[in-house]
Amino acid sequence: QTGSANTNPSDSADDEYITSVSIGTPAQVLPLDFDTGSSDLWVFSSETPKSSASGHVTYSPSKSSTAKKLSGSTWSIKYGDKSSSSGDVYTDVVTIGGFSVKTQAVESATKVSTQFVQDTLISGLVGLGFDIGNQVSPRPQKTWFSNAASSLAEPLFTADLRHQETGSYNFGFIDTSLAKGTIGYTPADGSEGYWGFTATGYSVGGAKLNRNSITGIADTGTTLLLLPDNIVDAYYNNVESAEYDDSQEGVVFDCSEDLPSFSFGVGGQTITISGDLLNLTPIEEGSSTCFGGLQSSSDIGTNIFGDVALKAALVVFDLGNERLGWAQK
Ligand SMILES: CC(C)C[C@H](NC(=O)C[C@H](O)[C@H](CC1CCCCC1)NC(=O)CC[C@H](O)[C@H](Cc1ccccc1)NC(=O)OC(C)(C)C)C(=O)O
Repeated sequence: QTGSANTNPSDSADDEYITSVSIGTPAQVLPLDFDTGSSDLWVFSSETPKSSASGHVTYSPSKSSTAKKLSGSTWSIKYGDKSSSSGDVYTDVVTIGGFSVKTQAVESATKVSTQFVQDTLISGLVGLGFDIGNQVSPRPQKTWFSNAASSLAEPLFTADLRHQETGSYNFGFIDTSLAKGTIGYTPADGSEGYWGFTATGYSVGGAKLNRNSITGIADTGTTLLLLPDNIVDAYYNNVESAEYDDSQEGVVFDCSEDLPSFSFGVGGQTITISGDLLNLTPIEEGSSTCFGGLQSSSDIGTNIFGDVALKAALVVFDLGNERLGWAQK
């Protein structure tokens, strides 16, 4: 069995990617953010304070004949961008791209931080990280993909995120026609809950790859490519108008500049992110100053290959073989 779901950028900056998910009987369809950087499936619900839930599509367990309260279980989660949510837990049928998991832990939010209240484009997250990262207590729950894996044709999923166009999450199969290049595989380290891996080197503007390895995570839930300062500096030294903007908390530059590409080696392949993918967006509507897709990871402590990097590739999250595959798009 397999599943295939379309995913769409949330806005003109490709800040997030939104995928429709069906929960319960009859199906309640919610727009959710698939996040390989976390491991909880949680939603705005009938239990979310009305003032917080306004403008959001919500899940009502009481309207689902297959919903069951997981009594005594609670969850609480804090993300890298300091947003947070918490609540209690139900189990219900969850269908993604035509594939159903019958008894999926659906974490219902009784509290959500302001970032989530304001982001009315999404009604929650589908964590696609490793189960060890799940935040339900007293008994941690499995992710939707972990529950699905044993019934899928192959225990893997692929992410095909695109700039300002529809992409896909495919479960149980690899559609190699989505990529131009060969898939290069490298071991994945799931010990922290993330999809950790090591890139073997990098280069700016199409130069030969160096041999400076970069260890980081492949994270569909992070917008940016976040790398060490020395790499960020090496890149922006090629961008004449680049400067650090304190208010934007990142490097900005003239939108008219032609940005160099950025390449990294992984699994014997080279993934090249084109310059235009590295210009994320004007700092505000109509501004001629643009915000960089590549920013520093120094205050996080982890390098994050977020959506800016993932958009350049077809990425295979292969749980069965504990490996990540990357192919140039
Ligand atoms: C709880 C742990 C087990 C896992 C947890 N994982 C993470 O924090 C990484 C994870 O991928 C989280 C998942 C995101 C949380 C916030 C909502 C959207 C998903 N990523 C993050 O926490 C990183 C934050 C994202 O990069 C935001 C996403 C965003 C975009 C638009 C509007 C709101 C929020 N982008 C964002 O801020 O984009 C700008 C800079 C262009 C404005 C952790 O490491 O602590």
